[in-house]
Amino acid sequence: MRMLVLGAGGTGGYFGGRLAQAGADVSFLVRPARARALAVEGLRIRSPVGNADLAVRCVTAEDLPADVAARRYDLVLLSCKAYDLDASIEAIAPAVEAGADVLPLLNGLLHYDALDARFGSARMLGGLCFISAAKGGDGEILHLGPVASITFGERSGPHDSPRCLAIAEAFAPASFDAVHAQDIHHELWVKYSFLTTLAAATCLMRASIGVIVATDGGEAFVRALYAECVEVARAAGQAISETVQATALGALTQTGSPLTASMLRDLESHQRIEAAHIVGDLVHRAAALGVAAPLLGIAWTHLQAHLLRQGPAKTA
Ligand SMILES: NC(=O)C1=CN([C@@H]2O[C@H](COP(=O)(O)OP(=O)(O)OC[C@H]3O[C@@H](n4cnc5c(N)ncnc54)[C@H](OP(=O)(O)O)[C@@H]3O)[C@@H](O)[C@H]2O)C=CC1
Ligand SMILES: CC(C)(CO)C(=O)C(=O)O
Repeated sequence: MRMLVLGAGGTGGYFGGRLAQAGADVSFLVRPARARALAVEGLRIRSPVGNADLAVRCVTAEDLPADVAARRYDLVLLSCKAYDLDASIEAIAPAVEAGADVLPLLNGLLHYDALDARFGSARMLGGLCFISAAKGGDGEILHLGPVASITFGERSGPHDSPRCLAIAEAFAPASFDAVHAQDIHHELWVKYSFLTTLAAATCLMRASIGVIVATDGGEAFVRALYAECVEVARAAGQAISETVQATALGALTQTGSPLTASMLRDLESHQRIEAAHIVGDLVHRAAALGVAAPLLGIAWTHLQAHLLRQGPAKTA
């Protein structure tokens, strides 16, 4: 399977790098500055489960049409931030129009509307990832904990389609977990409700889960936030089982946990944040479904205030 990974940041760099390390046919679609850096330094992964220094194949959007004419891609792994979605869609278009399917790794749900509109839903798989990773100051990929998994699946039709079986086979040799979901819509809501709770709580409190739950009322606050997210999911037709909720709450209320959302890391390092795509979108879905979500509303107001203070260039 020939894969094109858009972005060599925290997620694309990690998963694409691990695939390349395992011998997969991987190219990175990156912007010119990243292409130059990768040509000189290679892709460097720094991880508690093993470092890697890899020479990787890169292509820029300008060169992609000629590249695609010479080598057809089977799969695009889309790993941009939500605020870069429009430009990323245009960047991958030559590969998708030549026949590649698209597996997005972005958090949230809203990106599927734009991707379906541009490429048609048949081209689009459902996808998500669990990892804590970031691009470091020297361009290296910092894997911040042992967890690394991609969950993927068909959004309609039989789950065991030839393309999903081929992806499972292509991902199998790589040193991350690959989960072929029976119901990717449900897995997306399970992740979305967990992540939105984590992002809302850790960004509002500027603290990890361990610090939040050490405060008077912190655990009750996190539980109430998660309950709101689960209620939106239920109203959207994606009731989350008690067992899955218990697992999520175990992580969201764990004593001493250093867990934060990637959104807090971005916020604290003065980068743009996906607040509208993640917290704002869930607040809007709650309103449309008639679900009361006051704590999520406060988190969204807080994040909007942060964005407004940053100025228009950072508003997502
Ligand atoms: N980081 C994490 O731990 C996790 C992140 N996620 C989600 O995954 C998604 C990606 O996040 P993450 O990997 O952290 O983001 P990063 O910012 O680390 O990486 C995104 C990369 O996409 C590149 N990019 C953006 N637009 C284009 C374009 N038009 N052409 C080529 N390259 C482009 C950027 O390139 P450049 O360097 O040139 O800016 C950047 O390196 C987000 O939705 C995030 O919420 C999900 C789970 C965990
Ligand atoms: C929930 C988590 C940590 C898992 O990958 C995540 O997606 C994020 O922080 O963006």
